[in-house]
Amino acid sequence: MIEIESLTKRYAGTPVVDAVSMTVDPHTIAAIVGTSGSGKTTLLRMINRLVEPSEGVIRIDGKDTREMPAHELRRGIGYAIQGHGLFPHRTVAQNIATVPVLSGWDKARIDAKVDELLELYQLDPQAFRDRYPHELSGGQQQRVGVARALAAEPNILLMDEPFGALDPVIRAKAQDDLMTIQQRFGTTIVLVTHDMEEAIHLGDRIAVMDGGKLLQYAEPAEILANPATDFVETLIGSADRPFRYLSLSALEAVVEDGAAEGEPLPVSATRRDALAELLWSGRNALPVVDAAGAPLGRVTREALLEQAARPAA
Ligand SMILES: Nc1ncnc2c1ncn2[C@@H]1O[C@H](COP(=O)(O)OP(=O)(O)OP(=O)(O)O)[C@@H](O)[C@H]1O
Repeated sequence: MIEIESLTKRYAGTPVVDAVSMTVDPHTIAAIVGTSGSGKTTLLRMINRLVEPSEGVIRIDGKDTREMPAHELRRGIGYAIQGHGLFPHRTVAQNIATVPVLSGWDKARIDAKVDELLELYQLDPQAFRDRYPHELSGGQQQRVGVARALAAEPNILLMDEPFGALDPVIRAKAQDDLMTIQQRFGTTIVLVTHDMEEAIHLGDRIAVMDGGKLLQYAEPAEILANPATDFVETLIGSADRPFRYLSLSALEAVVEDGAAEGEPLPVSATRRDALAELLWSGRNALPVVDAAGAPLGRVTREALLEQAARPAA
């Protein structure tokens, strides 16, 4: 658990992070969104003390982060940034092994970890282990950057626009991979992003920053339904709101008995996926199947449209 209490950072007397308090529960993802210069990166970097707070306290699992040496603190916290920050003169394997080496792991354990992470990121270890960063595509470098951040199996992972430079297809894949990893290792993640879509997709909770202040910190559905200020509402984008709202929920609860024609949709799809498919194929109902392909029932346009309306406050 990360507890942030009245955290302030001032530069030349001006607060760029201003009395922010928030708690990130274990095994959850907190997404920090906000306009450029709102203090997102500064807030993130105070968690691993790359930036020292001017005031306030951060506790990790109950322990004040000021009470341990900064390098020790950072060893236990993964950190991935846009542009990946790989060491150019070290191979992919050496990059990924950075923190395990510092932590004194033996060679066999390090090699196994490097290969496990490369495989997880669908980079064939044989082909990629000994390459240098300049021999990789941007997307591959990005994945190695995240793999490096995860190598020492940190309980906490800080990510600053980690997918910013990726094309939409690779980006969606990287987001899904992150969620898989998060579920598998139970990592607590704080992620800075410009992209509300990404925050809604990944965040268990979303922190909205403006001018150094935390305007709202809540679950995505709550932020969409009840934005705390006009600024939060603008950031959500009113035109996309119903679709974003639909994208938050799985189909299961709107599946009804009955048959429908055509290609079925898996129940793991979101309501937004279902509505898109219904609209695009000009149908009024779609069959829904479970993970094994067995029929569960159908979902109708009407049921989905009802779900897209703003929930009662
Ligand atoms: N070392 C520093 N010295 C002085 N001012 C700084 C320093 N670092 C950041 N700032 C200022 O603090 C403010 C917040 O910066 P920060 O990088 O946290 O914003 P951000 O929300 O992450 O922005 P972006 O989305 O553009 O990355 C900015 O106005 C920035 O100019």
